[in-house]
Amino acid sequence: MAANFYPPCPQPNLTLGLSPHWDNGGLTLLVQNVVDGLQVKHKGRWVAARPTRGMFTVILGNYMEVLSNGRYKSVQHRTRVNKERMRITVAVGHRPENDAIMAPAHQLVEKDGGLRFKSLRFGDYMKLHQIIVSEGKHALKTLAFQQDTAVMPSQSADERAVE
Ligand SMILES: O=C(O)CCC(=O)C(=O)O
Ligand SMILES: [Fe+2]
Repeated sequence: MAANFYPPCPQPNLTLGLSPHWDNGGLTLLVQNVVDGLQVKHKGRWVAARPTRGMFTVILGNYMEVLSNGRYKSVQHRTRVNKERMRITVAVGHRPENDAIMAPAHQLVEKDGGLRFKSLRFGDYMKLHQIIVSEGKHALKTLAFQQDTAVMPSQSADERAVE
């Protein structure tokens, strides 16, 4: 769980509350104190994800995109700060154990006719993620197979594991 406190900022256009990122787990449930700030990347543009009183905002993360073999997209998001009002959010993230294998569900792979992501231990993914993110890249780009190199689900998990 993470609690985020964004104090009012006299020059909100000069800074961000949180830099653009993708969440790592499956789902993040977010409670917001009904002050705008969250933005999601949609078709190349930042779009406000406005809070509604009494509702959770649900953010899909990288684990969900891999598990769903790419059907559900992990959303890039960031936060802005507000000139007059403080903003408080509480984010509860689901993430698997480090020893869990992060891999597409085989039922979907069969239906989709191919594996869209390499599989690896979630703990190893988190280590890899640190390096990739420090280079300013999206971790799933590294795990994704190119369309022409996709392997079939009959391949064993060991063969598929990232070195
Ligand atoms: O504070 C927010 O609106 C977003 C928080 C967030 O993205 C996170 O904790 O990963
Ligand atoms: Fe986030």
